[in-house]
Amino acid sequence: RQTGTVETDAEKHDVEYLTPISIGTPPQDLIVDFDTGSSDLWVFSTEMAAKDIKGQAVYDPNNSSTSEKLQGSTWQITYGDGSSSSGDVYLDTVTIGNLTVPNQAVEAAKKVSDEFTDDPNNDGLLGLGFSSINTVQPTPQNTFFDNVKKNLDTPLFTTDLKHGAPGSYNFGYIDPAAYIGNISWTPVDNSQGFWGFTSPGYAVGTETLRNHSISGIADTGTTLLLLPKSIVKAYYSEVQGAQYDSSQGGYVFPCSPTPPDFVFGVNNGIVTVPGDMVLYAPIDSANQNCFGGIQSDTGIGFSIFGDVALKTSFVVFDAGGLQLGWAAK
Ligand SMILES: O=C([C@@H]1CCCNC1)N1CCCCC1
Repeated sequence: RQTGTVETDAEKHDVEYLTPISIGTPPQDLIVDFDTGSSDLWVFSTEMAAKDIKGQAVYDPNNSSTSEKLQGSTWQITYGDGSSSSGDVYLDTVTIGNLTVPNQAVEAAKKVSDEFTDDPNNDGLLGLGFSSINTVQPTPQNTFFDNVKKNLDTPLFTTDLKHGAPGSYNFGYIDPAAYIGNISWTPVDNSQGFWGFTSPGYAVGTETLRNHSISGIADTGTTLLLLPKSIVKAYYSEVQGAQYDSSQGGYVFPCSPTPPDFVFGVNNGIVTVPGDMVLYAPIDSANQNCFGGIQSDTGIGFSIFGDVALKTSFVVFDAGGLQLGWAAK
């Protein structure tokens, strides 16, 4: 049985976290977005039109002696932000850190939307959601994690995303040096294919936790913390000068003073999103006003605990116990 670890680097403003993987023989190195909110491993490829590739590394299945076309299989995915991609499928060797999966379904893109073309550092996505929502037709394929699980000491992975610094994804073990205090565990509802859970409540600043169930998913591929409109309104009502700016598509507020912390419950524990993490990014060159890291989840149907929430914590995605563990660090 094995364990593995791989470093992940934050892009500017922690908008996404990019992680190196290798595909094929000899290994082709790509850097992709590990996404616990989806379940397809897809990459830019030589099957795309040149105009849709702007700086990304591409997977060339013809240059891999271990690639094998999954005849008749195709995939198409549309993400919550409207971005999309599609293509066909190869089985090939995929290595992450010291972990290798032979015959991993690698979804080669033939088309990608502009959001991906215009993101030069991102060569694709590696889904760490549940394989039940993999988009390959006619036969959905397993995620890397589902394939490597049987070889791991224990079927879990952990995330340690950081603000503006390299973090890590670990597979098969919980590193006791990576967190402080106790891990708060909460059951996972994977019925929609996501790492879903329900938080019992929240607090603004130093107030006591308000009882208010928040059902959402832990999504490393979403940048912000997207919560019910009523909670977002309650939070920003305590932020001086905060207002909803439709031109920016969310709440903005003066970058100083630092806004209050946002706290959410995980079982009997709490997770604190420091006020300076809610200061997501300046919206003007004079850095006067900032876009909030907490925004509304309206229209999605559930909340999304994205990177703004995840980077405050060491999080255990436990497929064995079907539970999420959150710890301070
Ligand atoms: O497309 C997404 C996200 C987009 C950002 C990257 N992670 C996946 N979904 C998660 C929320 C429900 C709809 C599907």
